Amino acid sequence: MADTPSAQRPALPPLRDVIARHGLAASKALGQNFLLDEQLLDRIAAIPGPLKDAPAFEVGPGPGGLTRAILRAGARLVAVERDDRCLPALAEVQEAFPGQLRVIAGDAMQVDARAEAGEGAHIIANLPYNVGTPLLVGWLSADWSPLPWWSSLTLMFQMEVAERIVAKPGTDHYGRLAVLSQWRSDARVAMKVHRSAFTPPPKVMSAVVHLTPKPAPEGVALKHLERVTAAAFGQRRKMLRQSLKGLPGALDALAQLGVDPQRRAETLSVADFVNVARILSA
Ligand SMILES: C[S@@+](CC[C@H](N)C(=O)[O-])C[C@H]1O[C@@H](n2cnc3c(N)ncnc32)[C@H](O)[C@@H]1O
Repeated sequence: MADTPSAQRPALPPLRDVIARHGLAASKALGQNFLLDEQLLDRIAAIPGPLKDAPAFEVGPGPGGLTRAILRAGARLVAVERDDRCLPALAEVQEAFPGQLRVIAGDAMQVDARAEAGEGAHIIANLPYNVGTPLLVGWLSADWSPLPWWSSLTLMFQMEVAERIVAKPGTDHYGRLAVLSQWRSDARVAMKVHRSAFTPPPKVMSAVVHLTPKPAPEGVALKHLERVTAAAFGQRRKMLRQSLKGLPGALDALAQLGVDPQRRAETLSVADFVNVARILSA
């Protein structure tokens, strides 16, 4: 798709004016904390790398700040917004970037992102806090043969969630989300964002996490990885011989791998969990 030279695009008003004109008082229930600093938004949109003519998918465009930045980078974007009040503002963005943006009015939890955005899409979003983790888990649980349908995830989370995604063994944040994220992707905190950058400011700091998929280890069924991590971290202070007792085959798998059952879940590496799941999958 041809990129519209910026000189030919109608100028878009500042985001603060857009919010005022369309009466977009932030809804707490919808997790609305808007980013209005266009330079910061351009830096976030640059995290996945070049986007010119690439398919992209955004959850919760709101008044369209991050949307504009993704479009300036040249992507072909599908954006899903649940709050109908934002649609007129998004129609203006659509006009400024002809042919580049399609907006779906609805709940991102109900939308088939793969069908809407297409193979190889980059998913980029300042996620509403209440659906951020379930959406991430859904994208990480996609068919993986040998890679998922999406090319990368660039996602703003509350700092605590970001820490749980990138956590290393032996740390308090290490748990199911870290294992699920890291067995399937290289995950890193790409940017920390101070609460004052948002309107209104949330109570806590945020961070943008960048995940790029890696080929799935062979012979490991996701359901077994989920079972073993659920059991092990469900009782994270207990020894594995206790927490995995109810999961058929799990203690034998530890023995086969030479993992001491007196250890606790948080001391096992991602590879250890994957190896247990591989034995259970056989
Ligand atoms: C944190 S705000 C981000 C807004 C904008 N992208 C920005 O960066 O300023 C989250 C956005 O997600 C929208 N939202 C909340 N729940 C949603 C859902 N289930 N599906 C789609 N959008 C949702 C909210 O209405 C809001 O616009």
